Amino acid sequence: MSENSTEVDVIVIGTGPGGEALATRLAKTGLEVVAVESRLVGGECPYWGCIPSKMFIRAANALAEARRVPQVAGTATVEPDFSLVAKRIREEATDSWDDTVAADRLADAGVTLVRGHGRLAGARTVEIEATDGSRPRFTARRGVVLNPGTRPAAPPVDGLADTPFWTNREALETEHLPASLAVLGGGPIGLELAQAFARFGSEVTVLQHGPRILAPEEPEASEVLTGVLRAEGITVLTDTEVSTVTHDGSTFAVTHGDGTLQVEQLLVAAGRTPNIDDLGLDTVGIEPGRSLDVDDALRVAGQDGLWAIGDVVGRGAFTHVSMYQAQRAGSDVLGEDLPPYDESLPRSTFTDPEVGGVGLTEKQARDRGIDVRTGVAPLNESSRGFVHGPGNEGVVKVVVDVKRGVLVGATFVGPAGGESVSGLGVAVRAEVPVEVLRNSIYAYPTFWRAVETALADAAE
Ligand SMILES: Cc1cc2nc3c(=O)[nH]c(=O)nc-3n(C[C@H](O)[C@H](O)[C@H](O)COP(=O)(O)OP(=O)(O)OC[C@H]3O[C@@H](n4cnc5c(N)ncnc54)[C@H](O)[C@@H]3O)c2cc1C
Ligand SMILES: NC(=O)c1ccc[n+]([C@@H]2O[C@H](COP(=O)([O-])OP(=O)(O)OC[C@H]3O[C@@H](n4cnc5c(N)ncnc54)[C@H](O)[C@@H]3O)[C@@H](O)[C@H]2O)c1
Repeated sequence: MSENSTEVDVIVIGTGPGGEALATRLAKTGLEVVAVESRLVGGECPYWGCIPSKMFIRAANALAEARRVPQVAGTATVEPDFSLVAKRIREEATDSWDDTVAADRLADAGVTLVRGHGRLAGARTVEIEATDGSRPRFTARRGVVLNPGTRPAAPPVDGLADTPFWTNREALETEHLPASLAVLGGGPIGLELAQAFARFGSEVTVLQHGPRILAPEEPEASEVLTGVLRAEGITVLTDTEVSTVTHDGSTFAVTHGDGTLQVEQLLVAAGRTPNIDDLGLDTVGIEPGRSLDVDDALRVAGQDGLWAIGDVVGRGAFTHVSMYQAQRAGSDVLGEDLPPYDESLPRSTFTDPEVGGVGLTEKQARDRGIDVRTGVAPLNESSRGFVHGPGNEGVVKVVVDVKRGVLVGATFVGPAGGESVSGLGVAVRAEVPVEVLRNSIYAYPTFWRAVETALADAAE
């Protein structure tokens, strides 16, 4: 221990969902834990990610469902009021972007929270540029856990950096509904927010530079979602390169291959940059790249007493993944044995319809050399889809490993598709034989019955 360094058991840099949970757990076992946070305890998810975006989506979906009333049940007058959801986000979800409650919870668990920017300063050592101007330095007997997360990436588009564009953060903090909105990027962030803003009344254009939106998911999912978004009046442009962006003080001009869009607001949702460029990685001999290389116990490759969890390890940028990894890294810090890592990666994009996915897509499975059969069942052709009527768009797709006779991946697009895919998640995770899945009873008339149809399709 150097003269000016305080020795503790564990130091956690970044309190995303995983870092917060891990620090809390370890402190509750009696370890001395220091957590370093430069913004808000809890990270992106509770303040600018999952929670406020899903609150926004819940409100937007209520509007959409009310608009379906005339087709099946009578009349409904829908007059969106954006101020209600903006207020809910401000007051109920984020406490006006104040993390006092979360910080108090950490303190109650026995964690020492230091607000500021933490950097490694050699093995098991962290220096903090604290917000109070001090420069505390800690060394860790057991080790350091990195959970720094990501920030919105700014694509290299001419002029963009000089404009007041939104990222997910400004989009979820706004109290003003833009009359028109261009969304750069057709991934989960761009699509969830594009649909929510459109349902409140913004005129929305999605600009996606690849051939399809939600590209990592199955093409069938992209196709269904593209159709729904277009039917709702959202312009979805694919294979579109944005060349320049300017702002004249009130309006953005977004120039792309087919012309120039004039919009009140521009949301950039074109991926994330991992916060590993200013983490002192060089002091332990790590060359910062796109992600940190970890093993199944979340130990950083080639390091002793260094773990990393969350988006920066590149094994799924989701809150549930960050929490799962926190659990594993915490157990490893405590010297407990770990079961094998769950590779099934369940996920859901909360558009309407929701795009639930688990395991491998067909392409990922084929790329791994797996002999694959697939089955597809459109949801609107199921009995439940027929009964449901408006809002019944969706598709189920199963990916069967022929040799092993099990599912290696599945997709469930539909109302509550993120919930429905969970059953398939159990099948993938537990390697339930496809024959058992086929020889099972599916309640009538659930959306879930489309799984039976997809399995039958895979058998043909
Ligand atoms: C709009 C949006 C919607 C999303 N919706 C969902 C969803 O529905 N479901 C889902 O599972 N996931 C969702 N995600 C993803 C989810 O938010 C992240 O996967 C999740 O936050 C986990 O990230 P993390 O643990 O890696 O860290 P983060 O949440 O990114 O937190 C990292 C923390 O570390 C701090 N930090 C960074 N560097 C330092 C440093 N050097 N010193 C001190 N502190 C530092 C940061 O300030 C931050 O608070 C969404 C993301 C966005 C942007
Ligand atoms: N429901 C959820 O679980 C949820 C919701 C939001 C975000 N997330 C997580 O956050 C991650 C980041 O989300 P994201 O949507 O920002 O990133 P992403 O990387 O998943 O998608 C970005 C999209 O932008 C496109 N793009 C990139 N540069 C572009 C350019 N110059 N012009 C046009 N298009 C461009 C990409 O092709 C891609 O389709 C997700 O991958 C996901 O893991 C999860």
